[in-house]
Amino acid sequence: MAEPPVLIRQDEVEDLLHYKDLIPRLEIALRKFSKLDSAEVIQPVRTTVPLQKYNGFLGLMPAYLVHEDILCTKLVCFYKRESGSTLPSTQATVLLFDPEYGNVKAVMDGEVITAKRTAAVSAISAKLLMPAKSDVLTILGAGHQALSHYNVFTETFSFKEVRVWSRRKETAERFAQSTQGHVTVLESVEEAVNGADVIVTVTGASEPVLFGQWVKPGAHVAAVGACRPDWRELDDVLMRQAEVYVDSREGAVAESGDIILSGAKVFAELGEVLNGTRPALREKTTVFKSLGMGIQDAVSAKLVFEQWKNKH
Ligand SMILES: NC(=O)c1ccc[n+]([C@@H]2O[C@H](COP(=O)([O-])OP(=O)(O)OC[C@H]3O[C@@H](n4cnc5c(N)ncnc54)[C@H](O)[C@@H]3O)[C@@H](O)[C@H]2O)c1
Ligand SMILES: O=C(O)[C@@H]1CCCCN1
Repeated sequence: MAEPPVLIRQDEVEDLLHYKDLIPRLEIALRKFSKLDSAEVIQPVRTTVPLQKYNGFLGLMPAYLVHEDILCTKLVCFYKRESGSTLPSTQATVLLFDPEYGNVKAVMDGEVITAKRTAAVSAISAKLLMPAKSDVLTILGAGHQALSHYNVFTETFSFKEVRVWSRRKETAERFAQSTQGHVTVLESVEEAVNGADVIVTVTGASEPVLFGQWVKPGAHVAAVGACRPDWRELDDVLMRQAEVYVDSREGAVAESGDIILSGAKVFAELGEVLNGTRPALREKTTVFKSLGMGIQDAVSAKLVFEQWKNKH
């Protein structure tokens, strides 16, 4: 009989998962995913179960990386919360399997994995697509993803100025007090993105908050929120003037309101850029529309489990 699964808590995942280990593994996974002639990565588009009563969804995100033999699924509930709500907007658990036997080896917190792997993939997009000289980073939203994005972007790049905007100024101020380095709080999105080289949108919005007319030509936008086909964070002008990159084309055309409702064309997957089969148009205005992928959780979970075993 198989051993019962180990349980890896949120504070343990926080200690065990580091961007320096995670980023190279995510890059390899994205490359494999975008190689169309390969059966190395099996990842169906996320199944979502609506929780209408609570304004939310349960997402099921299975993935199998054949070569690395990683079988994993994340179960994630996400919600649209009213301003001032104290309920969490995302809750997640990750299950790592023994693919041969079929048992679950580890059950681990999925919130830190979601925060870190999403931010790490946005940092990969910025590495490929942001202007060669990028001084100003703006973060729109001041929640969990805002913090993980702040951490990896400031760890990976050297911005001269970091700005934050949130729909409630107090939340943006609290965010600015919680970060290691100085962050300037701006009162409007327009002011916050004025002249910014890199803009990260990490809001729970379902209507556009970032408008193309405010975005500096050549800027890079990592758009992380609006993960439903009828939710928006970016307006039509921005979606049509930018070159649009995604994590998965299949996921993007099924789930991204910004892509579906604007009619914007997807230029490339990040994995295609990493593989050298599509170019990184760094001099143009670029949007990376992130939706999140099961393979990103799978490589993160494997890394956490390896590190956990080293310690036990
Ligand atoms: N692409 C991915 O892989 C991925 C992964 C996880 C989360 N997400 C999405 O990223 C977004 C942020 O997640 P989080 O965990 O940081 O959430 P969070 O609840 O911690 O923070 C959300 C932030 O957005 C703000 N916000 C909420 N509604 C808004 C609105 N209508 N207009 C403007 N701002 C609004 C909140 O005030 C808060 O600052 C969510 O949309 C979430 O679904 C995407
Ligand atoms: O890939 C994810 O983990 C997220 C969860 C929340 C909604 C969008 N996608």
